Amino acid sequence: MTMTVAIVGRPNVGKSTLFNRLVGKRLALVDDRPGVTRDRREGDARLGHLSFRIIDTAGLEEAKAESLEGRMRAQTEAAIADADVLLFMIDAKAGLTPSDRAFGELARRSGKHTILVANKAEAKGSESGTLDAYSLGLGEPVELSAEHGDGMGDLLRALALCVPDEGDEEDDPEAGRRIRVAVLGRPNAGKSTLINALLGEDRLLTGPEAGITRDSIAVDVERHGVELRVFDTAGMRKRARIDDKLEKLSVADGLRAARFAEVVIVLMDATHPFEEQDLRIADLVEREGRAVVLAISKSDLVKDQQGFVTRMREEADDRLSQVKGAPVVLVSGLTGEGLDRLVRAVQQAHDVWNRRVATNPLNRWLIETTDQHPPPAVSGRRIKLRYITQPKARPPSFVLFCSRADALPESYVRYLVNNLRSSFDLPGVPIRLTLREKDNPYAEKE
Ligand SMILES: Nc1nc2c(ncn2[C@@H]2O[C@H](COP(=O)(O)OP(=O)(O)OP(=O)(O)O)[C@@H](O)[C@H]2O)c(=O)[nH]1
Ligand SMILES: Nc1nc2c(ncn2[C@@H]2O[C@H](COP(=O)(O)OP(=O)(O)OP(=O)(O)O)[C@@H](O)[C@H]2O)c(=O)[nH]1
Repeated sequence: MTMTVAIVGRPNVGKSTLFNRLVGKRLALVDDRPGVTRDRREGDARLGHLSFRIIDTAGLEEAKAESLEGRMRAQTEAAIADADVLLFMIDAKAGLTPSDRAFGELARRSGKHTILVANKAEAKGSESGTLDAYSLGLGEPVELSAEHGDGMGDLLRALALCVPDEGDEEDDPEAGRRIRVAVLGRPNAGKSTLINALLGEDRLLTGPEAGITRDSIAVDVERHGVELRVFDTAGMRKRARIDDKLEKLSVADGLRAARFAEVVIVLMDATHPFEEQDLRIADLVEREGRAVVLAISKSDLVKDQQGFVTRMREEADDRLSQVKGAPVVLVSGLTGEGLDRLVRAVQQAHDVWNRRVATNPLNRWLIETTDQHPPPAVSGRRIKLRYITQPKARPPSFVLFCSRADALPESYVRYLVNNLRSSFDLPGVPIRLTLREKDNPYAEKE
């Protein structure tokens, strides 16, 4: 039986846009006036290897027209009743509204599998909307841009976990368990050689991975009980060469691969590490919020390995301070040296990336840290840092409630981030710290 998925949410969050993207035809009307989708639409959707029935529901019109509103709500409820899975969508750009909470309540009460989708995530300022979405209590939001197609891989992963057992033979329960890794690096850094070495004897090509470009191949690797799914972007690189736009495309391709991965191995060549392009790649991975492992290839060409690694670590902390403490591993695809250490580093980075710090120790930390080095004053009044919480991992993301968020200097924010990193042992992962000028909204719930 095919699964039925309903997209629900208030008007104008982008339901029809997602519907169109999934169905691939312009079946639903898209309009930026709220309430344009009046009728329920259904279509056959495809996403990666999944096929399912999709229902686009009307949003709940905010207008007074009682009957219209009632009708829309009834439609939403009917769609929810028919669906196996709900995509409950909010507009991350606009932030949460009371009607989001009302729809969220409908979704929760239904008891159906619900995937929280934070749409318009590409828009400026959407981050705080996404963080807010946690307070709906519907789990981690999938960040999406229905309009641009970003985040479809994450949506696929979330949906794949909801597929009933008799689903596609391609339905892959491994997908959630394996650590997803991409290997990025300059041409000739040794990526292919490294991946082949990791594969060793038990070469297992899993074929084009759903949801990402067809040129990308995923290979499954197991080493000492650590299971990885490694994305090889070789095909993409070849295409880039033909087009003769190597620089530009390789960044875009890297970006795509990085988005799909949890941990990114940034591979540098031991004979000339930390070149401009290496730094750019690492920076891109940080911006994408992925955990970073710095691997230096061709270790067989390095004479004094110990001294070399020490220097590389210093250089890494110096030049890539945004992922301070990222593991630096010397490897050789040619001789197989360092592969175990590399796999262990990936696993550790993945753990850190997933780490959650409880609210109590965080707030004790906040008191100590601000005592040691108080925030500055603006126009005679000291900025107050009131409360901190970590609503999200992958990567670790914190929200700090304070007075005058606009006036807190960048250098002080860096001080806090560096301190969070060392106090809670979060090496090598991006750390997000969002400032909010609000009273603590979590206070009554804790
Ligand atoms: N920035 C941004 N805008 C989006 C995105 N997705 C949809 N939109 C815009 O949001 C508006 C509403 O999109 P729709 O798909 O009509 O929203 P809906 O939820 O179906 O709305 P109703 O039909 O009123 O229920 C349109 O202007 C879209 O172009 C997105 O990912 N990013
Ligand atoms: N000495 C030594 N040479 C290596 C090692 N790994 C790769 N090479 C050599 O470096 C060159 C590039 O290796 P590839 O694995 O093709 O590099 P790549 O990063 O996949 O390259 P592109 O496909 O151009 O992006 C080849 O000549 C390899 O033989 C290594 O561990 N030691």
